[in-house]
Amino acid sequence: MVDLADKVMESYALALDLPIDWFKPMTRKPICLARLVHYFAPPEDLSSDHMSCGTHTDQLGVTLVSQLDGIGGLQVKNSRGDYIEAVPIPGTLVVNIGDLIERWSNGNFKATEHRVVMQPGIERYAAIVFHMPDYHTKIECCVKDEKPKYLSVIAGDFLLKREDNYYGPSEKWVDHEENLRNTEQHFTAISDT
Ligand SMILES: O=C(O)CCC(=O)C(=O)O
Ligand SMILES: [Fe+2]
Repeated sequence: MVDLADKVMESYALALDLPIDWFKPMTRKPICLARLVHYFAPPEDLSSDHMSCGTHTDQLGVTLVSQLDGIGGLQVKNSRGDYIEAVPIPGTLVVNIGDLIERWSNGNFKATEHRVVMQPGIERYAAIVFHMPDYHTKIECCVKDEKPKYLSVIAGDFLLKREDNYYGPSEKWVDHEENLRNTEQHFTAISDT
């Protein structure tokens, strides 16, 4: 999975007009988290589709999602703002862009908003790997000749701050903009001290 994430980072480098191995020195000891999820079947008498995982963006770099059992449910928001099904295709993974990549690419890549909607009475399994650069990597605009749109952050600090937000009140968890504002304020406060 780490090798695959390296390949994805190589493709991002090329897409941003950088040398193919540009991210390599910052991803030698990547922070990787794995999540194995069993979504219990929503009750049969549920009248509408059940949101098993609310709308969010992943906070790290590259996310690799395996929809092991072929049961759909993962939906991603496209550039028109519509949710589309990430239909499970045998032998493939879904790649989501996380918040750190959005910042690093100066917004040229957008963190993918997504959610999991399930049918009543149907359970589901998924395996997810979250990959991010080395803890001490400074994440700042990597695109030549562009004015930075984001404050620079240290990858590991960003992860810890986002975890605080995630496990805080649920309304913060679902509000991506609010999360980013909180994070900006946090880092502004640190750089002011
Ligand atoms: O279950 C899935 O397909 C995705 C879950 C997810 O988005 C997450 O764990 O961040
Ligand atoms: Fe996610």
